[in-house]
Amino acid sequence: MSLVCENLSARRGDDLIFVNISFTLAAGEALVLTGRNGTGKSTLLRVVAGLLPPESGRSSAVFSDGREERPAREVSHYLGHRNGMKRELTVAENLSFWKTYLGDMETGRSLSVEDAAHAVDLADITHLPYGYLSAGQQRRFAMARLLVAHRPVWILDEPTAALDRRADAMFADLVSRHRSDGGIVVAATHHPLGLDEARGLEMTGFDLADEEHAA
Ligand SMILES: Nc1ncnc2c1ncn2[C@@H]1O[C@H](COP(=O)(O)OP(=O)(O)OP(=O)(O)O)[C@@H](O)[C@H]1O
Repeated sequence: MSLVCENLSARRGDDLIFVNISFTLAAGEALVLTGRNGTGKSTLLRVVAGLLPPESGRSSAVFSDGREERPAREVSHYLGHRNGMKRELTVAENLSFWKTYLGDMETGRSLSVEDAAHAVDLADITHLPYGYLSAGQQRRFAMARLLVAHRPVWILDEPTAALDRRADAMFADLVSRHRSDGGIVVAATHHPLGLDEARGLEMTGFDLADEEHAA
């Protein structure tokens, strides 16, 4: 499977944030977005994940076995700034919810809740309410969400914020394993994150002069 993004442009409010961004990532490839604050990295990730409609362009999963192309959002996990967990539910209840709600794209490729908790080194606290955990522990379990329902594309927005060095290395290992298993990663991050030999895309923002030029 490949992730194909073509001529993506996005607007926030009245402002164009970027125009005509295109890239294709094959199985195992990764793209790291860089650029100053406010240049549109999070916006691009949200567009690819299907959480914001693009002004133009498409992002799709293209299969080599003749299956019909699908919107990228259907094959993607999105890990943004928020963890997507309910504070009142236990960790196990949160992960079970996501496992059931998202389902598995390719049967047998996801981990059980217990194994996912083990993979993020926190197997012994899944009985606690999520809200009791430290910021770093909460973030680790947000990462475990990526493991309980298989999706070939991981879209990651500063995924290691609030993590200590050891957790950084743990997540880098999960990302490397995902890629060697044929997974694709698109990330905005300042950390190495298992993204060796990743391609880079520098976001530069978009000013009025560009807009007049594009018009
Ligand atoms: N909901 C919104 N409505 C209007 N403008 C927005 C909205 N969200 C973001 N923006 C603007 O869009 C631009 C791009 O924001 P975005 O969060 O994508 O940048 P970023 O490169 O991810 O920044 P950072 O490095 O600080 O995380 C910024 O100028 C921001 O102010």
